[in-house]
Amino acid sequence: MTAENKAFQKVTESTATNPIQGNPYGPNPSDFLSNVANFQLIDSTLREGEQFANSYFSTEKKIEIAKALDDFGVDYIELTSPVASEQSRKDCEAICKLGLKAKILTHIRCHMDDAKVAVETGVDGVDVVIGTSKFLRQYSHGKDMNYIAKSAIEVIEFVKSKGIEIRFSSEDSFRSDLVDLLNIYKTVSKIGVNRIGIADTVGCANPRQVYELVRTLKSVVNCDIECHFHNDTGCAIANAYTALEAGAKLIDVCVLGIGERNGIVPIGGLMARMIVADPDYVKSKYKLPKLRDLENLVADAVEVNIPFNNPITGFCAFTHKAGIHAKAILANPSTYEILDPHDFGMKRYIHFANRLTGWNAIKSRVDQLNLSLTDAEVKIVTTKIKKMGDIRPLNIDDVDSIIKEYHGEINTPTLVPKMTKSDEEPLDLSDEPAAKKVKL
Ligand SMILES: CC(=O)SCCNC(=O)CCNC(=O)[C@H](O)C(C)(C)COP(=O)(O)OP(=O)(O)OC[C@H]1O[C@@H](n2cnc3c(N)ncnc32)[C@H](O)[C@@H]1OP(=O)(O)O
Ligand SMILES: O=C(O)CCC(=O)C(=O)O
Ligand SMILES: [Zn+2]
Repeated sequence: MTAENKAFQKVTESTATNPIQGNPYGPNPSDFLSNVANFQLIDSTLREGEQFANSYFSTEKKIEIAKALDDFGVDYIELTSPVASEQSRKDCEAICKLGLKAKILTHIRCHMDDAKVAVETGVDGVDVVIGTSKFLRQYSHGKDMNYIAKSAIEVIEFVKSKGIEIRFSSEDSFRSDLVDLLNIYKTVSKIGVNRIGIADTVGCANPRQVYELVRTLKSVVNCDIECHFHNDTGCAIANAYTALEAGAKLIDVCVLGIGERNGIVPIGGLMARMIVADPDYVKSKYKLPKLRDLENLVADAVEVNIPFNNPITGFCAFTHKAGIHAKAILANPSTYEILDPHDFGMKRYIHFANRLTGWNAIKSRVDQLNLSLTDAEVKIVTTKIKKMGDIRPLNIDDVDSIIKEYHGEINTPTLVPKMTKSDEEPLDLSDEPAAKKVKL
């Protein structure tokens, strides 16, 4: 159900300007390594996103999603390992042949068997990963840090010999020993990689830990840093932003944040965060009005609804309800909005059909209906609306009827008696059609 057919009034006025001079949400000058104004996106909807419980992408759907991501402007598209299945390998080859602007990556284990298949698919780069935490070293692959370093060097040298990009990442970085991490990253940086990656595989990290780890790594590697944040504890977007502040350059994202368990950084949520920090960079690089279609495409493919509270595209992300908010929004949308819906091809709404409404919102509706009421009259009709809103949820027709009826009463005094005390009694709602009742 769209916001349009709910009890909302579209706010057409958006002429007021933000009174704040400068941008207090921009990159902090003390973060001299910050990439907040110079970040890149690695979209992993077709890799991490395929690990989401509901995902099944046919070849055609993968191609449609890859094209939509490319059109949106992501810098890289990461695909499932070609050793996952025969069709995964063929799909990888097919997407490489599309000639997209985005670079195509595939994601493999740190193993020559995987690397040999990956480099034959036509990808622009290979993302190599291996677990470095004690949990994964003991229970996943069973290898020690010496073995990891040896196999990393072998795989990296091999991929580089094919003339394509290489990234080396430690899975479960935030539960790995710092000395182990620094050693392995120094080693791979020395032999030369395009990027190193750190991964909060279980979503345990908080922004301060992210800042510290990225800053520490910046001092030991001479390549770009990519970050991958899971959202188990709700910190994925905040961690991504903090990583960029600390000097990471690339963030792994998925459409709607889909991925293993409850997923990773959502592309839409990160766009919301980043446009506040650097509107010019974000608007010039990414086609933000395409976000809604991109999300709908993936939501349909994996059979989920867009969450009601999704940043930007959630159905009420730009809907203002309480009377105090509505009054200020009508005067200047910046009072209660940090994002401008128009940047994303969206609209803002005032939800005035409820008992929390105020006379300013109702006056605006009266004006929209081209009716003429004094402020005192609008206040009377607002009281009537609130009374009805005490009885049941309202919709836009309810409010319009109350306004029109009242307008009729005061403008045709000979036909309709003026308001009497009995008009203040709760209105009879028994004949209200059920279909008009709207629940938020
Ligand atoms: C945190 C992440 O999301 S990492 C990316 C996860 N992606 C995937 O798993 C892709 C889809 N996976 C698959 O299709 C399969 O798991 C395959 C083809 C990769 C491997 O399948 P199988 O050989 O049947 O092994 P299985 O999945 O049971 O176990 C994983 C194997 O990879 C090994 N392994 C795990 N991580 C790594 C790594 N980073 N580097 C090298 N080997 C690894 C394990 O030791 C294990 O091998 P073993 O059984 O010989 O000890
Ligand atoms: O390759 C990476 O950096 C991340 C792998 C992954 O999906 C994870 O660790 O959660
Ligand atoms: Zn992941």
